[in-house]
Parts: sequence; C-alpha cells; structure tokens
Amino acid sequence: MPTAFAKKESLAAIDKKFASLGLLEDFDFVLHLPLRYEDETAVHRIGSLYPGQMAQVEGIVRKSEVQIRGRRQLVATIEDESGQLSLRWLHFYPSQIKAVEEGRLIRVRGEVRGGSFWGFEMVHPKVSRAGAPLSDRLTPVYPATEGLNQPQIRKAVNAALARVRLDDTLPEAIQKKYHLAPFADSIRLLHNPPKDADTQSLIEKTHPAWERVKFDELLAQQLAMSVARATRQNKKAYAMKGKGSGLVTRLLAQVGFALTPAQEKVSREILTDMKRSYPMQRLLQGDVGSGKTVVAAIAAAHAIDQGFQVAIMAPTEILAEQHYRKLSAWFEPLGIATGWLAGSLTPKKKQQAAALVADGVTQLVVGTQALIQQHVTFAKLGLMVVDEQHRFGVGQRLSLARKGEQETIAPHQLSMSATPIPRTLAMTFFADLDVSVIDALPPGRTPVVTKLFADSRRSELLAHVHDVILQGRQVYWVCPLVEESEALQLQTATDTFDRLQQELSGLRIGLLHGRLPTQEKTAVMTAFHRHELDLLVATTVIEVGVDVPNASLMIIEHAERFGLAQLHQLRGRVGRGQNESLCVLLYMAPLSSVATARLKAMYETQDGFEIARRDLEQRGPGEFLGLRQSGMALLRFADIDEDAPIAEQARDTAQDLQSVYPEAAAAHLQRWARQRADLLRM
Ligand SMILES: Nc1ncnc2c1ncn2[C@@H]1O[C@H](COP(=O)(O)OP(=O)(O)OP(=O)(O)O)[C@@H](O)[C@H]1O
Repeated sequence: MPTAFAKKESLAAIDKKFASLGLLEDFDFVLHLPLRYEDETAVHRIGSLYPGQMAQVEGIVRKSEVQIRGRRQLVATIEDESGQLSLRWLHFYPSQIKAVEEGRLIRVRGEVRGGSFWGFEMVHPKVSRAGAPLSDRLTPVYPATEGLNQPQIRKAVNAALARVRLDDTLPEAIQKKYHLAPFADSIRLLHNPPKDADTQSLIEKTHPAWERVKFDELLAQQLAMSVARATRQNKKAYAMKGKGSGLVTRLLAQVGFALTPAQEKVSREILTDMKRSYPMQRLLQGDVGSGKTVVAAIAAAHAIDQGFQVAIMAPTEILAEQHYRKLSAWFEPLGIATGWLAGSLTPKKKQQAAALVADGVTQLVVGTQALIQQHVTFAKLGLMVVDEQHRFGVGQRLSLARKGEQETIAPHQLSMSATPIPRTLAMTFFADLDVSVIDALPPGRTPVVTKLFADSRRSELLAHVHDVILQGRQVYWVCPLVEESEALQLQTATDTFDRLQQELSGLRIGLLHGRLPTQEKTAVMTAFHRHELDLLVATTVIEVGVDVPNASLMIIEHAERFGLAQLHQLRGRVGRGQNESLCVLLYMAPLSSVATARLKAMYETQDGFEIARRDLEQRGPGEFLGLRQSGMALLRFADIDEDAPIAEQARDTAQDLQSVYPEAAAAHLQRWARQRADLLRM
C-alpha cells in the first residue's frame, strides 16, 4: 500500500511540473513540440568532426587517467581509424572510470568542442557500448523543467497523441493554395520523425512539417487579432455625435496655422471614429515633424466639447511636458481646464492633480504613465491619446487596456507614432488597429540638408556652429551613443559638454541627459525653448518629439553608432521652422559597410517611409518594431523575422477563413489560442 500511495503522490507532483510548462490538457502536450533533435542514427568518424557538432563516435580507449589539474578530473583519449578525440569529466563516479578503461571499445556522444593544440574534445559525453544497434530516427528533445526528464515528457506526449483526434482545421482548398502539409501528419512527424525524414530541415525548422505548424501558429495570431477587433466593436463607447459649441473651430483659430490636407484627412477619420458607439482604436502615424500634435488636439477638443475628459500620455516626462506646454497654451485661452500629472510631482501635488481629474474639473490632463496608475480615476474619460505607444512596456500597455475595460463604457483610444511602419508590416502585426497616416509635411519647410563629416573636420564645424548661433539660431549637439554602458554614456555626455564649453566659450551651452533629476531636465528644456541657451548638448533623450523650431543645426557625434530610425528621429528635431537647416553626421573613420549603408541612406533621403523600408531591410521586423524588447513576440514556433513571408500568407488566410469558412476559423483559434488569448490581444 505505501508504495501505491507514493506512486500516486509522485504522479500528482509530475502533473504539477507539466502544469508549470503550461501542459494541462492533451492538446497542450500535442503542441509541446521538440526544441531540437538529437541525431543518434549514425556513428561519425573522428576525423570528420567539427566544433559545435553534436556527434556520436566509436573508438578504442588509448589512454585514461584521473588527473589533478587545478581540480580532479577524468581524462581519456579514444581513437578510431581517422583520428583521436579527448574526453573529459569534471564530476565522475568510479563506474565511469571503469567504463573508459584503456583498451575498451566504446561509443560516446556529446558536443564537439575546441580545436586547440590538443585537438577536439567532448566534456561529459554519454558513454555506451560500442556496436549497440543505432537508433533509426532522430530523438526529439523537448522543452523541460527541473525534475522532468526527456523520457517522461516523451511518454506523456505520445500518450496524448494516442488519445486525441488531430483533425485538420484548414479546409483543403487552403491547404492546397499554400502547399501545406496536413496537420496530423506534421505533428506526428515532428514528435516521432521517421527514418527517412530529412534530418537537416527538421533541425533547422524548415521541414514542411515545421512550416505547417508555424503557419498555423501565425494564423491563430491573425485570427486572435481580428477577434480582438470584433470584440472591441461589441464594446460600448460614448458616441460623440453632439453638435458642441464649436471648440474645434476656436482651437484651429488659436493654433495660428491652417491644417494641411493630410492633417484634415486624418482628423476627419478620427472624428468619424469618435462618433461611433464602440471604442476607437486608431494608430496615427506621421513622419517626424508632420504635425501630429494638432491632430490630437482636434480630437481632444471634439471630446471636451461634448462634455468628456481627455487624457494624453507620453512615455517620457520631456515629451509629456512638451505636449502639456503646447496644449495648455492652445486650450487655456479657450477656457479649458488643463492638468499635469507625472511621476516627478510631489505626492501632495500629484494628489491634488488626481483629485481634480477625479472630480471632473480637469478637462484635459497630460502626463506620463502616472496617468494610468491605479489610484487615478476619471469622472468621465472619453478619449485617451497615447504617444509613442510602442515605447511603453507590455505591463503598462496591459494596464492601459484594462483601465479602459474597467469602465462599462470604454474611452476612445488614439495612438500616435513617428515610426512609419511599412504597410504590410502594419497589416500583419497591428491588424486590430485602424491606421491613419499623415503623409505630407506642413508647408514652408525647407528640407534639412544632411552632410557627412569625418571627425577630423571638427574645427571647421565649430566655426560653422559659431556662425549659426551668431545669426540667432540654436544648435543641438547629440552625444555619442554608448549602448554597452549607461555610466559611460553619461561620462561621454559630460565630457562633450566640458569640451564644447571650452571650444565655444562665450556661448550659452546647456546639457541634457537621462540621469538628470526631472526638474533639472525641465529647466534645461525650458531654457532652450526660451532661447536662453544657444546650444544644447544632449543624449538621445531628445530623440522623440522635442520641438524647438528655431533650432536649425544638429550635429550627431559618432553617427555610425546609431540606428537608421534613430538618426531619422534625431534629424527630425531640426527643419521645423522657416530656417534652412543642416544636420551633420560626424563619423569616425573607417566605417563598416553596414554603417556606410546607414549613413548613405540618411544622406540620400528624408522620407520616413523610405528610411523605414531600408531600416527594415537591415534589421528585420523584430528589431524594427522593438517587439523583442517589448515582449510582444509571443510566438513559440514561428520567428517574426525569418517567417515574415508565412505571416503574410497567414494574414490573407485569416481573412479568407473568416469570410468563407467561419467555423474553421473558430476551430483553429480554439485549438491554438486557448491559453494565450489574453496575451495575443496585445
Ligand atoms: N499645418 C501646419 N502648418 C504649419 N505648421 C504646422 C502645421 N502643423 C504642425 N505645424 C508645426 O510643425 C511642427 C511639428 O509639429 P508636431 O510637433 O506636431 O510634429 P509631430 O508630428 O509631433 O512630430 P514629432 O514626431 O517629431 O514630434 C510644430 O512646430 C507645429 O506647430
């Protein structure tokens, strides 16, 4: 009896371990696909080994001894007719010493390392009897966890495979169209590769069976996004259809310029959304300096005019502060109560600001993520504008989504981004959003001239800086990016500042970097805005959104260290006024070919979409969209970079399925998205 009891106990413990891997139901096991495969189907010749290879060889033990080299270790050498291989164990039992006694013929398996003077070696290889029958198929290796071994997982997977039906969710027509392997065959093959399977393509995940699985996963993602969209359309929002008092018109008179046709078009799209009784979820894209702020202000004016509150959130205080400055200058004279809520406020001030928001006194509140903290409540939030949403972390985005959901009536949401996302990519990865694009710059902009300068021409450049400042303009000097170390980055910024103060004595120079206390940051930025500073030495904190039209010269030091999108954003800080502007990319020769291509792109074009296209070419969508850092890449099998073509097919298929085979779409989503629906929605 005690043994049976113990067995039962341990089964429960194993189930718990499986559960920790997300394996609860049969289908979870079915989709628990191998991480990789081990190839135990062949014995390699020692002479053919290469470093990094997982290999299996047979040979005679020529030498075997326990050595004390720093620590006690068992070292052996085996030999076949093609060469010799060293074996080493740092932990070993007496039985292992015996297993590699000199003169024995053994089989070993492990990773080939080294290539030193002594040749290749294997550390802690598995030893078995030479001449034992070879496996006739690849051995799957599954994602595991502490306390679960491969045979246990294999057994559980195969048991699940025997129980479930692996019906194909995809209609035959679709399978044919994209030459997809059947689902059931693919799954069985991946768990138990047959003898004649193409080993290489299984290991590299290019086998048709893998392609089918990736296709299905990406399809599920696409379907989930479109379900998210449908769900949103079933939610309630305030339909802002009233006539209002003409606040939008008064705002437009206040801003002092006429909208461009592009701004008019996107404003119309946004206002149309806000008149609907389900929440808007629109992404407003516009190249740097294209004038997104005024469009957000129009949306805000429309909501406020109908009695709603508006929140505008930006990822950094500098950016939020600037929005606040601009929007309050527009709205306050019109009698609209604006508020400011950011982390740097004293607790008391924060509380006061939050109380005014909660009471509905504040009509327009601007701030950072402090706006979505739990204790902040709104009397009647009608519109939430989020600038540069992709810069917020996943957690913040989730709480943003939830903030809306808590209310029975969700606010309309407008996201803004200065990263032009190529259309196919946007359709693939933001399929649940509507997208508006401001595709032309405001009039009267003189294009920024971009010049490449080798660092050796620095003194020439300093003379030019002097001239520009004497003409009453302002200058940005962007410090080199030091990605590896924030401390070093800071040091570089301070050094540059000190050096420029000497080189350009008599000029008013300020320093702005991420580590400054917020109040100082604000003070420096305000001084630059008011033209109390001539030159601003800055790190990339100024990358997004900073808008000082009088600044007409930008110098980017060590431009070769920056990414293309980043250079474009930085350059966008100048050329915002009437003055002719210049952006100087200072580089340190010699340049790598990638850096040359990047700088050349900057020199050749100013079109954000073209730059984005080239950036995408160089970096791939994962890096481009920042999905890796943001944790948005929630795919288990597909890779958004390598499998982008499959993602596009999946996107088209999702549309086909929903319109022609809605049942198949539902079944597919059910199969894949059961535990992931919450995450996929992001
Ligand atoms: N229609 C227009 N006519 C003239 N000037 C405009 C117009 N629209 C916007 N501007 C001005 O252009 C500048 C850039 O606008 P804004 O700051 O809104 O750009 P943005 O799209 O937010 O760019 P970024 O992403 O770089 O912050 C501002 O100084 C703004 O006042």
